[in-house]
Amino acid sequence: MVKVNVDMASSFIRAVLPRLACRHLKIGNNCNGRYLYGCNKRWVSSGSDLVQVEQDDSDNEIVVLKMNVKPVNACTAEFNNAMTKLIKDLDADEQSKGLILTSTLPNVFSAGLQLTALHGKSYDEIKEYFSTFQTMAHTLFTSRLATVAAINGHAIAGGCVIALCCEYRVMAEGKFHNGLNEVIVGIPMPAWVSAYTVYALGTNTAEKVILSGKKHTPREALQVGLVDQVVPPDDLIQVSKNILSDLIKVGDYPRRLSKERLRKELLMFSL
Ligand SMILES: CCCCCCCCCCC/C=C/C(=O)SCCNC(=O)CCNC(=O)[C@H](O)C(C)(C)COP(=O)(O)OP(=O)(O)OC[C@H]1O[C@@H](n2cnc3c(N)ncnc32)[C@H](O)[C@@H]1OP(=O)(O)O
Repeated sequence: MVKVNVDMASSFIRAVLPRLACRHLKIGNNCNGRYLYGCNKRWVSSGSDLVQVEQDDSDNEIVVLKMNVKPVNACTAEFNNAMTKLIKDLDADEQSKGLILTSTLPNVFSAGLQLTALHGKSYDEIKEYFSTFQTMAHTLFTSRLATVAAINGHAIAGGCVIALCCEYRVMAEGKFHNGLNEVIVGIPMPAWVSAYTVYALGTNTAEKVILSGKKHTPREALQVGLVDQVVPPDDLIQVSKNILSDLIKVGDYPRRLSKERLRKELLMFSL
């Protein structure tokens, strides 16, 4: 088990993180409002407006979730909660077999945590906010569905984490970055994010990726294993669908149980 010094963590959250985060972005407190909602599946209801849901096939087996939090898909608490609810709803629907996660924004998959949410907030509020992100990531990581991230733009820090929660990651070619820059922003990497990264990349590469805080081009992301494939932007969704179709051809029960057994050990990690 990982030991966490709770006192150090809480004084860090209270005193340092809000200042570091806002210095990094050169911003004040400019939280955004609400966004459009698109949902055409009767059983999917996030109770929010931040994720577009598309059925991909007549059998309802494949669902495309499009993150839709302008301008950069920063993970607001409301977005995190909406995603958690959607994934749980999909998990509970036996017809659903696979999920593609992408973004409505042309150049950004996700910019990660909403750094502005940390500004001027109390310790309890910040802790609560972090926990909405962690719950969303855990829910995606352990979803019984086959999952593919179709990374159509920058995937930074928490955005990269969201993609790492998926089983397969395809990234579009382009002037985009993908990486875990937490140490640059000033956030000590939580053990659970490290564990997910080690799971996807292997220990040695994960350590290099995390401790450098480097933002990778799509080709570099492919080399270190942050993504499994790089494709022209126009092919991104079709390639993701083809991969997902192959993934869900496997018998549902053995696949689901094996995924659960592979991934559940990692849930013991928290901070
Ligand atoms: C010890 C205890 C600690 C425990 C901590 C546990 C917490 C769990 C942590 C899990 C790990 C996750 C960590 C994070 O995600 S930290 C977030 C780091 N993210 C970034 O550094 C990304 C910053 N953004 C960018 O690099 C670029 O914006 C991007 C490449 C994504 C897009 O570039 P582009 O040029 O297209 O857009 P702009 O830069 O002009 O941005 C447009 C506006 O969006 C605002 N913005 C950008 N990123 C964020 C963000 N993450 N949160 C909030 N707002 C963001 C930006 O300021 C611009 O706003 P304005 O138009 O108003 O200026």
